[in-house]
Amino acid sequence: MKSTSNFLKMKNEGEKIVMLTAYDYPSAKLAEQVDVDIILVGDSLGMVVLGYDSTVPVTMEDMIHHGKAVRRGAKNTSIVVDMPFMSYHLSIKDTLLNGARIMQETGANAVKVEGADEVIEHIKALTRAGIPVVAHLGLTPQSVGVLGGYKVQGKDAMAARKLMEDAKKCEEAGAFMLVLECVPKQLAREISQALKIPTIGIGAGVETDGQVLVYHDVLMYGVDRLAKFVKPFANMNVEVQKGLAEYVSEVKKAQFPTDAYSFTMKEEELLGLYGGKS
Ligand SMILES: Nc1nc(=O)c2c([nH]1)NC[C@@H]1CN(c3ccc(C(=O)N[C@@H](CCC(=O)O)C(=O)O)cc3)CN21
Ligand SMILES: CC(C)C(=O)C(=O)O
Ligand SMILES: [Mg+2]
Repeated sequence: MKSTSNFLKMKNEGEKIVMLTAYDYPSAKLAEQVDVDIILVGDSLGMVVLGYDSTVPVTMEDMIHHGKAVRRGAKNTSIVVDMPFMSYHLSIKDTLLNGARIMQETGANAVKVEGADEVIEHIKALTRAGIPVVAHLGLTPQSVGVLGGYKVQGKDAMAARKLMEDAKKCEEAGAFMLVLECVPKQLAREISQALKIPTIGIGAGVETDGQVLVYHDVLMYGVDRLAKFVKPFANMNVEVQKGLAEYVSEVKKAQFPTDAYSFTMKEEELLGLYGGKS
């Protein structure tokens, strides 16, 4: 299981860091089997597994429920759990209590929080309390209402400078890793070079220190619209529909189950069913 210092070393040696989301036991187990470096229990679970149209409705209970399942599936992989909407804004005390619940109840190795500004003090407090923090800048989906949609961030000089400053503040506050979502690749490169901590990009080009994608996007599983930055590496929609359609068809036609999938009893025992022989 990789630690914060292993990730720092990977950046310094130029070894790319692979992050992938997982939300349950099977996805975590498969992610661990292919040697993903760090699993993210993303609040995107609200959209890809719970069917909400944003990450805003996701609760602490949801994150803990899924975080526990992921830990059971990936006992030997570093896991970071997203702190959900409004769970790290109210006060330092609430932030610490929520961070502690995630760490203790799920067995996560770190938490992730979106934004800088007012969140910086909370990153400091979590880190000082012993909770490793991953920061998340650029397109921060929990603020979709304020941002006015899922749009690329930091495209003009002023926004780019603000993002660079925020990134440095996150590092100074103690974050050990930074997710950069939907930012121009040149800006992601500059930020990655300016920081000592590793950056993980999603829609941020190839020059970040690692990449993250959503499990269901990578496999095209239950999602029908992919963002521009997603490359589907498999198409589970097709595979699953094929398998399920065959199941439906074989049941309807009484082709399933054949004897190979059935249990039998001795004929003489069957006679006893109606009192013939006992
Ligand atoms: N399935 C899934 N994948 C994700 O990567 C993801 C989620 N859900 N839910 C939470 C957030 C939301 N994310 C999103 C969602 C949509 C776009 C999107 O459609 N972006 C436009 C860019 C528009 C522009 O040019 O400004 C795109 O076409 O990619 C981006 C990130 C990333 N996260
Ligand atoms: C898209 C990634 C970075 C995330 O925050 C999530 O999956 O919730
Ligand atoms: Mg998230």
